[in-house]
Amino acid sequence: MEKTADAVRFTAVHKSFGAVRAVAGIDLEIARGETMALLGRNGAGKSTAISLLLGLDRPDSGEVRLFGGAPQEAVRAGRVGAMLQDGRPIPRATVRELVGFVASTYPRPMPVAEALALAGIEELAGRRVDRLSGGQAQRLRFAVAVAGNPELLVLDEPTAALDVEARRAFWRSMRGYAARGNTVLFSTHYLEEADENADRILVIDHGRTVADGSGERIKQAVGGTLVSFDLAGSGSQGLRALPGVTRVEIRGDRAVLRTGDSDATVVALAAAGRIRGLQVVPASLEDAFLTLTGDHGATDDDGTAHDHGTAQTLIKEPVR
Ligand SMILES: Nc1ncnc2c1ncn2[C@@H]1O[C@H](COP(=O)(O)OP(=O)(O)OP(=O)(O)O)[C@@H](O)[C@H]1O
Repeated sequence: MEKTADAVRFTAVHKSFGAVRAVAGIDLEIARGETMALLGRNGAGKSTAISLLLGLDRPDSGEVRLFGGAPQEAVRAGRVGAMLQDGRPIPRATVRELVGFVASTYPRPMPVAEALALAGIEELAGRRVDRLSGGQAQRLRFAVAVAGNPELLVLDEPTAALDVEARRAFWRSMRGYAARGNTVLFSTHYLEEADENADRILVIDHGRTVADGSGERIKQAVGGTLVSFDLAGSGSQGLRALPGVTRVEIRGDRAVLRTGDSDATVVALAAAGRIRGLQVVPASLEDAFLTLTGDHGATDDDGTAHDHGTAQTLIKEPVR
């Protein structure tokens, strides 16, 4: 395998299932040591991208490389660990036996005790794996994924179905693994989770990249402030043209304006006498994510649906 700075490289990767374009032209480089979140709604193409990355599926066109070689090659060499969504049926072994067995199939495994410690399940070593709670089973799956001491760890929605405390513990484990200089790619539906746990976020929608950058950068670009007021029957004409306004939503009889300059927007609204029930609040992370991933009932001031084009990358910030 050639020496390369990138752990992962996607070049113009496409994958369709019949008429469904699950991955529709993704370009991506993940540097060694980087923790990257793959963020998108249900059906955005996250799992398909992960299958392609792991060599479980082949792209229709384009190329996927791991450490400069074919994905299968990196997987065979034990350089990749994965925790996928479909939990396999768990045998009646103990936690220690299962992790030990998996570790023994890799060329340069991690000591079992270390894998259990990283996953925070040392005290469960002697427990039968079919007697674990949901959160404990998920942490066992993490221990299994790192048992081979991989350089690249891939986690497909690892915290789905975990409660808040279990999520926190899980992310601690993940960060502990990343802090050793390893590369991590995880998928999630939640911008907050991505922002807290990744160096960089790739937002995908309809199989395309709509944003690529740090959480801070993405929040800046789509966050801004929400200014809302009662329309009082006056209609939404002209709102999109107000200073700072990037998006207009009508919720019942209220207009919600997303703005990059709330002072200017409010002054303009005041001048127009449209300040009934005025509220100014920072846009939440959730709002930012919804802005990136398509149409959620937003309308332009001419009343047409606002399409946040999936045809181009809205935000691109190579982080190196
Ligand atoms: N094997 C398959 N056969 C047919 N369609 C598929 C297959 N796998 C995925 N798809 C379709 O491709 C699209 C992308 O699916 P994918 O599972 O990659 O999305 P996702 O972002 O992982 O979604 P989720 O968050 O729900 O897991 C969806 O429309 C899905 O129905």
